[in-house]
Amino acid sequence: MLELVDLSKKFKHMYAVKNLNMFIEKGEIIGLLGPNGAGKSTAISMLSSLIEPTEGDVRFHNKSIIKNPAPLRKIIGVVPQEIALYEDLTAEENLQFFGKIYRLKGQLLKRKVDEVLEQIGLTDRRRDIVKTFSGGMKRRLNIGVAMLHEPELIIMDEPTVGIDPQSRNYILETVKRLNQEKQMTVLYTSHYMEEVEYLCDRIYIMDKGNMIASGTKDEIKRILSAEKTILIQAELLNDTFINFLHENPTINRVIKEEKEITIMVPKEINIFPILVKMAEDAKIELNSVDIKIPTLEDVFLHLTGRALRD
Ligand SMILES: Nc1ncnc2c1ncn2[C@@H]1O[C@H](COP(=O)(O)OP(=O)(O)OP(=O)(O)O)[C@@H](O)[C@H]1O
Repeated sequence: MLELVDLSKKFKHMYAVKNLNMFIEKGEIIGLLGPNGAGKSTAISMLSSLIEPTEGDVRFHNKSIIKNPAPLRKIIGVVPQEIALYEDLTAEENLQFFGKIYRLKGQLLKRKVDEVLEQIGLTDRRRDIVKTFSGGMKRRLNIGVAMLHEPELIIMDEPTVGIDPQSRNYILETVKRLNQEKQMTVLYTSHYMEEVEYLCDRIYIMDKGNMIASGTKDEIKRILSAEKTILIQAELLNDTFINFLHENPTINRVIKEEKEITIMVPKEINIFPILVKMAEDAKIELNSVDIKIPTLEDVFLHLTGRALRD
């Protein structure tokens, strides 16, 4: 349906996106995962024809949209990261206003507004002005605006940033429902790996403008098949113990957080007795040593040596 081919965008001297290749098939939920500044918003702006790429192409049904974006624009809905609503209008008035921009009118507009309010769970607040809404409710309405003209493809740019857990769950469930019931194709960007893990069929992971991994969840996790991730928890972690970990040649990565350390070791290594000896020598007490089932976060750690979250 939609394909990005060697897509790049340069701002002044810096590439925000470099040689991006991606495809989206009808009916999929695609996750675009990456930390802040990875280039996700820039990629989305190019694929929805809001900005022109410096190099490369965006193809919709095999035709470039760079010179002729109209066919894509007709079927696309974009939920921007920033809330774009009129604060002094009610939820219903906002939807009516944006519906008219999509050239909906009369009974059809009324029906669509009712339907969207139901889908985003704001029917009982339809006559309240947006100013009185919580952050989560505003985000839901923002999504509702993009759904009015029943887009075939909806693009959501970090739709759950900074909202309460209840609204977040509501948004995730709405995305799932729209995909299942209306066969809406979704491109969902996030830096919350658990959201992408829950929602998406296929995933692309970006970092610093580059695509660093892509595939189904299982395919991506298979990147880690040669390694296991081990979580060490201890009361008083000290530098001696951390240095032992860093110096041990069988340990591939050491990531230290406040009260725990994650290490990655080759699958075949039995690291447990080594850790016990290290703890003894460093005079610390281990609380637990657990093998973790790999998550997308671990894949990101493996590929970049950094955590996905800030
Ligand atoms: N208009 C612009 N002019 C100059 N630099 C830009 C512009 N837009 C984005 N950038 C830079 O490009 C890089 C990628 O930004 P982008 O917003 O695409 O990342 P992101 O993955 O969407 O992150 P976030 O979640 O923080 O929005 C960043 O370093 C950003 O500062």
